[in-house]
This record gives sequence, C-alpha cells and structure tokens, in this order.
Amino acid sequence: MSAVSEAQCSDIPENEVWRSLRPLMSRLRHVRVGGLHILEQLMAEHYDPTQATIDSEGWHSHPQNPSHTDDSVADWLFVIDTLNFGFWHDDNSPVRVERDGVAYRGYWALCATVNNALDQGVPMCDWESLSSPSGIPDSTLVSLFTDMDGRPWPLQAERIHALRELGAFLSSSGGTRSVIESCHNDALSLVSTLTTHLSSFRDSCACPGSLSLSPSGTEAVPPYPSASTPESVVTDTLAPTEVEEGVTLTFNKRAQILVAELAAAFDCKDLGAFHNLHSITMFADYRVPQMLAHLGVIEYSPALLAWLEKGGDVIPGSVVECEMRAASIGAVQEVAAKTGISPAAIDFYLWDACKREQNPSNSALYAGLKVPMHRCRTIFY
Ligand SMILES: Nc1nc2c(c(CN[C@H]3C=C[C@H](O)[C@@H]3O)cn2[C@@H]2O[C@H](COP(=O)(O)O)[C@@H](O)[C@H]2O)c(=O)[nH]1
Repeated sequence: MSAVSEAQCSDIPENEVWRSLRPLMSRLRHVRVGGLHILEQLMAEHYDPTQATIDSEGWHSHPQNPSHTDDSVADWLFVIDTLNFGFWHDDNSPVRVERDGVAYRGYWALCATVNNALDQGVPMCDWESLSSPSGIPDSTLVSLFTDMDGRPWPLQAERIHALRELGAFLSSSGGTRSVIESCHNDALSLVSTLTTHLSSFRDSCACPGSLSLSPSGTEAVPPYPSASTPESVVTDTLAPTEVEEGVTLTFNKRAQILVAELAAAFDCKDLGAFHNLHSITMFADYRVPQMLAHLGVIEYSPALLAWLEKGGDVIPGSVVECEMRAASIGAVQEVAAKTGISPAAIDFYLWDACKREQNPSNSALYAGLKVPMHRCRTIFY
C-alpha cells in the first residue's frame, strides 16, 4: 500500500479540485490508496485508447438517456445534474420511479422522473417557468419527487430550491447554449461558471483541521486505525467542527459531471467540445468510491469499514467524508496519468461497471458490492 505521492502526480493537468486535494494525499488516516494496478489492468482490458475520449455511443444507449443530440439534450443535462444527488432513503432502499411499466432505481429513477415530467407537459426546461411557482407550482415538483412507493425523495425541498435557482440563472443568461459557448470550449471555465452562479453546485468545504495541511508536512501522520481501535476514532472525525483556517477543499462533483456528460452526449463536438476534458477529476459521489473500495483500489481502515457496515452516517465536510472522496480522486488521477485515459472516462467506466453488479433486490447500501457505500446526506452527490 502506498499513498499517491505528490511527486508522482506532478504531471497531471491540475484544476481547482486536484490543487486543493493533492496535498492531502500523504495525510490520509482512514483511507489508503493502493491497488492502482487493479484499476490500470481493468482499464487496459476494457478501454481502447484509439477510440473516442469518452464513450458517446455507450452513453446514448442507456434507455433513459436521450438517444438524439440537439440543444434540448444540453437543457436536459442541466436539469438532471442539478438534481443528481441522494437516491437512497434512510432505510437504505433506493428511490424507485416507474416509466413505461419499468421500475427504475437510483440515478435512473431521476432520469425517468424528468422524462415522465416532460412527457406530461411539465415545462422543466423552460427556464422562466422553472424559476418560479407561477410557472411550475411547488406542488407539481413535490409530486414529481415522490417515488412510486409514495415516499418523498430525500432532500425534496433542496431539489426544488436548486431547480428554481437554475431556472433563474438560465433565463437571465440566455439559456444553455449561450452559457456553454461563453466558456469557449474550456471545461474548467464551465465548471467555474456553474459554481460561481449556482450555489447548489458549489461543492467545497472548509478543510477539517485534523487533515493537517501544514506546509512543512513534518508532523507524524496519526496511526492507521485497526480493528481493535475504539469506534470513537471514527466518530470523532465525523463532526466538521475544527477547520483548518482559510483552507478550502473542493470536489465539484455535479459541475464536473455535467461537463463530462455534455462531452458524451455531443460526442465531443459542438456543445460537448472541450479542449481540456482531461483536466476534470473523477466525480466523487457515494458509488464510485464504494466501487474503488470493492475492487481494492482504495482501502478503508477496519474502524471506518466497521462504521460503514453498520450503516453509520457520514457527516458532510467531516474528515472521513473528505478522505474517502479525496482518495478516490487521487487514485483515479494517478491511473489517468499512467494510462493517458481521462479521469472522466475512467469514472464513467467504473460507474457503469458498478451498475452492472446491481439487481432489484440489492439495498442501496451494498448495491451488490462487498463494501458498503458511505451514507452521507448531501446535495452534492
Ligand atoms: N461518479 C459518478 N457518479 C454518478 C454517475 C452517474 C450517472 N452518469 C451518467 C454518465 C455515465 C453513465 O453512463 C450515466 O449516463 C450518477 N452518479 C451518482 O451515482 C449516485 C447514484 O447511484 P445509484 O444510487 O446507484 O443510482 C449518485 O451520487 C449520483 O450522483 C457517474 O457517471 N459517475
């Protein structure tokens, strides 16, 4: 097991996310990065580097993704990625939504919901209408975000707020084409536009103090918690109380995934043409870190694993949450640097592979994998 060294990563194109997280890589206490060869091997087996940078054909083949390519697809993606978080109920059952007689779960339930709404004439992509209850009443959105079992989706009010904010932004800025074109094919500029204008996309937190980022880096890293470590070693790191003054950690999961999905949907052309798609990191959510842990690419300390296995909650902005997300990003950055495959393409491969392990009887907590996901209630993933 080795941590991703800063030196090894020095040739990876940097964005704000990796710049903020890279110094953490040698400081992780609850998560180790190792098994990079496993991911390298998987990518060598499943990814043809002579093919497109991102699998557009695969993207279009998902039944709930649009099969066509025009401006309405960019509109659809802005709505989807504004709502792209938290598809599990407190009892670990997935959100479920029916469309055309099929029960979709998790993320695909979101796509089914937006597709149902559009079919029913709800003007989800008419930005003026979306921006206020006089265009789309709250009650319509509340019923959209109620699943087929009659249960409200988690964070229902936050979803409505995020949609209103999106509607207001896009109606005042000329719509999706205008916003995307104003970024001149620069992926990082589009991420920055989204996080500047839309608070719901601003996926950053104050660095928890015990993830010390002292410039000297000379302090000893605390010991790796073992199976016999008291649970308090994990629970003490759950509260985001102490913070490293002035240091922000940035993850920007939903903003970055929107860029990658535009690239996939538009086959890296027109609204999906970004000259620096390689510069965005993987999208640290609750599924891909779990998949990386399942594969052995990252490893959770026994104390952390025991906490996750019993369904313990992870608080947004806590040390363990930051560590799991940062380690996932670090591992994929390193494999991207070694293989030349973009972090986004590696991420999409992992997410799709994880989906193939799932079946209708899986709880959202395990979703068919050996290691559980981390339960974190957040609007960011
Ligand atoms: N890292 C990463 N996370 C992703 C996606 C996607 C879907 N992306 C589209 C692009 C390529 C694919 O082929 C899809 O067309 C959703 N998620 C996240 O997963 C979680 C939901 O999981 P579950 O409850 O099991 O359905 C939730 O946090 C959601 O935000 C991805 O690609 N990468």
